[in-house]
Amino acid sequence: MTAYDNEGATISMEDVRDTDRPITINTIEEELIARRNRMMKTQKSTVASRKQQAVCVRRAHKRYGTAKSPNVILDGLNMTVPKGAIYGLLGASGCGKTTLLSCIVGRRRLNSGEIWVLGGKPGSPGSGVPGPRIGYMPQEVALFGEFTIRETLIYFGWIANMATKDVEERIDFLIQLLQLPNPTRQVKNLSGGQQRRTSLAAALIHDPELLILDEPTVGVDPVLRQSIWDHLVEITKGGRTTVIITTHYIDETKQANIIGLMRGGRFLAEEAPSELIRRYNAESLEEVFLKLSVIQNLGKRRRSSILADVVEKVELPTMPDPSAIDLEEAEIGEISGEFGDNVSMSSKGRVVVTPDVPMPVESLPPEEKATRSFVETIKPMKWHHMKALIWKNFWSLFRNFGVIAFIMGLPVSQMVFFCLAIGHYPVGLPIAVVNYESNSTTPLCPYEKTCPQDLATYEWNLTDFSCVYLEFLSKRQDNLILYPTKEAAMYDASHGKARAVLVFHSNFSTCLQDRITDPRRADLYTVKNSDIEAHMDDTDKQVEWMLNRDIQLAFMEAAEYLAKLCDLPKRIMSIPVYFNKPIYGLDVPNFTDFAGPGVILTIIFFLAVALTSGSMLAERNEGILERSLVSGITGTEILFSHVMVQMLVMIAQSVIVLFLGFVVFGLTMTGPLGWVTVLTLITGLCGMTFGFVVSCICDTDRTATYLALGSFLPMVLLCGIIWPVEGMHIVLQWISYVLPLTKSTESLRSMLQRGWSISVPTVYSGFISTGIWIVVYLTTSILLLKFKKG
Ligand SMILES: Nc1ncnc2c1ncn2[C@@H]1O[C@H](COP(=O)(O)OP(=O)(O)OP(=O)(O)O)[C@@H](O)[C@H]1O
Repeated sequence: MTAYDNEGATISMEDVRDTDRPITINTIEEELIARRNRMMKTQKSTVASRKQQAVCVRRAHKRYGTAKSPNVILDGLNMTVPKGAIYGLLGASGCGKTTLLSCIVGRRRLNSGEIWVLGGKPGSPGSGVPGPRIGYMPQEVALFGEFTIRETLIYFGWIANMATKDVEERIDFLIQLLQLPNPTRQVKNLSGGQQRRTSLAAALIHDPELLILDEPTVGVDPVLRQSIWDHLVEITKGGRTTVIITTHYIDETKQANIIGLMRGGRFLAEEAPSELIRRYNAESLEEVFLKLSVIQNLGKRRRSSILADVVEKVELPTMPDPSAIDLEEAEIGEISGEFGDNVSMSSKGRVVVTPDVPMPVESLPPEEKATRSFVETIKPMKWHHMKALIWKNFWSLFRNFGVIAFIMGLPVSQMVFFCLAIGHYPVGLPIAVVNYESNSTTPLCPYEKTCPQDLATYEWNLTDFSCVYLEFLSKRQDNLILYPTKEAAMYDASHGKARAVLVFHSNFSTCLQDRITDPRRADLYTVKNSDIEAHMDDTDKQVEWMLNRDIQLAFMEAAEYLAKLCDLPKRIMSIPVYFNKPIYGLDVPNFTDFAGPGVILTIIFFLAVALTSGSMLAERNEGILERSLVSGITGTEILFSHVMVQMLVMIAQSVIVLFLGFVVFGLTMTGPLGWVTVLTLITGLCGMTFGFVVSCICDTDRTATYLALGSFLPMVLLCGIIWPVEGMHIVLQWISYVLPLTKSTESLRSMLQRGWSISVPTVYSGFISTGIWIVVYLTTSILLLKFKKG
């Protein structure tokens, strides 16, 4: 049977179990002396002996909260769990049992103190944590609701590198043992108790060396509870398996080999249950706990004092001068009366001894060595981990049809909405027309469709040019409303009934003719009366610009029409600036084409953020992430497995978005389709990695939503998607250039509308910028997963 050392003392599990042996003061004294001699002569380093324990905790301090208002949970706690023992961890709700266990499994860090697990410190190569040597059942269910019992157990079996055939055999056994229902039933449809038993089965599936079970018997009926305990006793018999178990049912821990009674951040006692009952002269463990609590409340926190109040005291000669002993100072501190020691000595040398019999150190199991090869050290991912993770991620995503429909439907709706709603010319804008030149009762008045020039005298007689103009205007904006007076038109425009008011003076055509034919004689009156007087509602700049453009273009078109009637050069009456065919882009400005690249990338980026952070957060909040990390999976493996599965989704989303944008809605694409696709995909990848960061930083869905939303709006505003970067404040321009979507949007726009290839700096800088952001986000999330612990 395995044994453990406790600051120089070595005891065996048989001794812990053997409670029938009569104990006398003499045997205790002899034992103590022998133990002290051993301690001084043979145990030069307690570190080596601590490594022999399944778990050894020394001077553990853990607090939550800030340094100013700390909530101290562990207050110098010592704990020793020998190999092959069942260790029952007892204590009131909220005393820190779960905190202690999560420190042991390496998911939380102590503020100070030390922990050894299976021969090493958690996280170090020699320890069993994290890894398959440990089986961890956390307090929450920590299972995938969508999975069946069988799939759940296969997942955990694969993580532990078990062959599927072996997993199947274990599943049959565990289903029998834990009286689980049909293994094809989904976890989410099981009762609370059945879910907890499935969770226990997941911890037992690979027959680990160290089982850490946080309240495994909650919601379990007494008969089944007994059979679970019988199984624990059975597996620990051989000495290979050690169990640490917390429970609220104090009574069931009678079957434990040792129980630790936890209160006030320490152990009130750490003994065999029968020994505790005997020593404290109690009827039950509850009574022991009560007695110890009362004594602790009296302010006597050290176990030696507590024991002294309750049991017989054995005064021993004062300890030899500690400096004469080859022990570290810290170790002297430990043996001077901390809980967790089987020998407790006050600084004055008073000793209270528990009746343990030493076991030779030679018979201890071999110390676990760090056996990681160089290749294993540098290899970031294990095949069996990736197999289990990808399988799990794939099915948890694709099994839920509602989620899949939403994931695919969202880009479709976004793209359709964008292409139908954004960037098109506003039409049907109400324009108030006041035409003093014509007596017509409709805005479109009749006019002569002949040249107003007398071919004999070459004299011009231009009339009703306002009517020519209005006809051309109506081809651009057809909602012309005729008003009798300027006052009436202005009144309605100021009440929102018209976006512009156009006034033609009574001698508009004559004055215009004078102005054009002989500008030198055109006085101010002539100029003023030849103007079309425009009053615009400038509330909406886009609308105002477009109306402005229509009003001016309609005049040019009317003038060109007149020139054509008179066989004059077409542009004779136009402004002397001629806009040739654009170098890039369309003749008619199209905001959809401008915003398209940014919108496509934003849709892909933020859908990936939502999907990744959502699934990571769900995994974390359900405790699955914690459990997976304890079982040896690394943050890198988790992230890459998500990337691989979600890449499928993202490829599908990108194809949908590009197809809708370019094929269905005809957005301009003159550039290389291959590079356009690559840029879209790596932007999605960038969104995924940002989603990882969000899920690592945020603890709840709500904070993740706030962070994702909080980053969405600035990115849309600052990345040049809806407004050119050049128009921003200079400081914002600098910020904009380093944001993940700015360069890629510019790059995509250049490829689509300018047809530029990857060799152009504007294009490849978008790829480089996105690549850098992927690396930054990925590294940040791997580091956060590794180091962000409580
Ligand atoms: N992340 C945290 N931040 C702040 N306080 C915490 C955190 N986790 C736990 N605590 C506090 O630490 C104390 C110990 O919690 P813990 O879950 O370890 O207790 P426990 O003994 O396992 O309780 P129970 O038996 O009810 O599960 C509680 O007061 C709890 O509120």
